[in-house]
Amino acid sequence: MKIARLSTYRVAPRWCFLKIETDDGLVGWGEPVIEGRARTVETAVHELSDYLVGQDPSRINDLWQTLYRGGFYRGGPILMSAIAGIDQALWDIKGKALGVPVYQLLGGLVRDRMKTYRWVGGDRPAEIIAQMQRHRADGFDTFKFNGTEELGIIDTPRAIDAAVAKVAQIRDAFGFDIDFGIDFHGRVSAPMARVLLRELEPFRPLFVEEPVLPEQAEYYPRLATATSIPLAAGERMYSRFDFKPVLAAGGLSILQPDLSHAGGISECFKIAAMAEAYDVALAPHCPLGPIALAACLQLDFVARNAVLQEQSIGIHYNDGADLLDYVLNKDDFRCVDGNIAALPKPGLGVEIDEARVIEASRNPPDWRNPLWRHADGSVAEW
Ligand SMILES: O=C(O)[C@H](O)[C@@H](O)[C@@H](O)[C@H](O)CO
Ligand SMILES: [Mg+2]
Repeated sequence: MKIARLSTYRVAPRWCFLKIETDDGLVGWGEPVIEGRARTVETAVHELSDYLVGQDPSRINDLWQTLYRGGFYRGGPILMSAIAGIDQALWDIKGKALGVPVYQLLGGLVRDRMKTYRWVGGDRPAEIIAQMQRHRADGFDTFKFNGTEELGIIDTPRAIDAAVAKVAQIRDAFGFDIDFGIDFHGRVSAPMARVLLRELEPFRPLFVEEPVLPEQAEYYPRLATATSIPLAAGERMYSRFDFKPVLAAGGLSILQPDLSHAGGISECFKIAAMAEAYDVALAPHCPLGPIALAACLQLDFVARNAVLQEQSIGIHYNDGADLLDYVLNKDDFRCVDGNIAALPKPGLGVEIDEARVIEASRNPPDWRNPLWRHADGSVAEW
């Protein structure tokens, strides 16, 4: 068996799908994308195809090392997202060739179902309670929302109180019958993170995500000694080597690698094992499409320290298409009380509606995240 062709499809809302075909007709799908830089990652995939066409797709480990090390420069969001999508597609091919789901190739099930959570509130947290009520009707009891809007490096007690008030309203509405993570989204400086974490303690969030920007990772252990709230991060770390110093320094209770940004299943499987050695939980980041989610779930079902899975149904980014729009069988990700059962189908376990993908790729949007500015005109973290 040889790799014959790589085809990429940028589609709404902001995703890119990769199809790898073999010379004997097998097809594997991946989702290589950085949100807002889909064209760049797509170009990187095609640049990397020189290492792939004509090669044996079963040699995932050698192909991964070749893609990672062969070009001298390595790491970062673009190259590691390109490698991630290729890796996902190669595992999809391997599972289909052997007639088993990927998790069977990684040692088999460690659990029978995986708990997922839904986003509420949007970019500027609003209507959180109404959205939580709607999702609760679907059986969900765990959510995530942005903790703040723009926040100054040093901001006022009024800004902090406004952020805390939203959380207080949620607890007033639901008590402790529901759980939530609060995403600081990198919008909060180290000084303000210490202040905001202290004010949020009484509301006992499940975790606070990206309490500071990943380039401020040295604050994770310092913040962790100042709060009992579990700290989470990882969506903007792209390989074992990015997570290595963070685990060694401590401070994070949850790692959130993105299976479409951090080198794919092969790399995130290793990151999950590193985290387990430090008694750190895994909660894969996934605001993306069905192939990315399927790859996450293949890891969730073999990593004992996997605790929560993000999925993008109803997320505020999914304008023009939602999670299930490109899959042939909507039940592939059937949720019961927020839990998804192990995907039984070979490979990644999801069947892509190729005709729908090709149609959607004819006029794809060039999604960009908004550029925020503070009142004084300076650039704000989005
Ligand atoms: O936790 C999450 O889902 C992320 O922070 C998410 O909001 C971002 O990664 C967004 O997709 C970037 O364009
Ligand atoms: Mg996040």
